[in-house]
Amino acid sequence: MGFTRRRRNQEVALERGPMSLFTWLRDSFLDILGQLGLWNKHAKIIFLGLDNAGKTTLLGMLKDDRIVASRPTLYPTMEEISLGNVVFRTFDLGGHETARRIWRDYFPELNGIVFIVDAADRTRFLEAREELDHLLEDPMLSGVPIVILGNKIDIPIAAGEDEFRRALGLPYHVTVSQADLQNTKFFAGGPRPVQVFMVSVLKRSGYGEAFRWLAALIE
Ligand SMILES: Nc1nc2c(ncn2[C@@H]2O[C@H](COP(=O)(O)OP(=O)(O)OP(=O)(O)O)[C@@H](O)[C@H]2O)c(=O)[nH]1
Repeated sequence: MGFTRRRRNQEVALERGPMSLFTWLRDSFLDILGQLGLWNKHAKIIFLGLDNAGKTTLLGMLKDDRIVASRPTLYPTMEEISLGNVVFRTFDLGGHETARRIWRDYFPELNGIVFIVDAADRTRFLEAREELDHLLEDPMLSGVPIVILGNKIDIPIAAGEDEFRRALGLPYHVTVSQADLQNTKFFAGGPRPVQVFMVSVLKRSGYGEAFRWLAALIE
């Protein structure tokens, strides 16, 4: 549902009173989660990436104007929103040892990681790759699906998918397509659930597909 239509529905709900407002809030949650393929899921998903990658912008795109992202005072580098039964949290990586310790605390109950990289900033590809390698090597994460977003492809100089995959060390054969997920053999000891999506969070392009890929792996 577009922003304008959602805003109009919000105004109608406010005019009609509390029950109508409740219905609008519920439908609005379901609408956003439906677009992401997550409407019937219980999940904890974290957004990781270097500073400036686009994590906060993505979180902002997922909430609508009525949902406020919270910044727990104990964890100033973390933001979170809850939509229905799905919690999204963001954490910065790179040079923030404290942040790394904090997000590691969430590993045991985690259903998915969205790792965001600025595809237009080649100067930080190596740093991003090192952080990603830490995640891929972590035994606690071996079963956790990882979505890698090559963000900011609206910027003309941004890397294309081939270059991006090479820079991050993610050739096509080590990642898992949506078609692979339909194949039951995948779940019986198949390849690691990792996939790359080239997106522009700012233009709202590409990340819906990425979340639907992730949702297919969450019960
Ligand atoms: N061109 C373009 N800019 C984007 C896109 N996504 C985010 N940005 C911009 O990139 C900058 C950083 O975005 P944030 O969402 O603050 O990045 P972050 O990962 O949360 O970074 P920190 O808050 O530093 O941890 C902002 O100026 C955004 O507007 C995109 O898809 N395209």
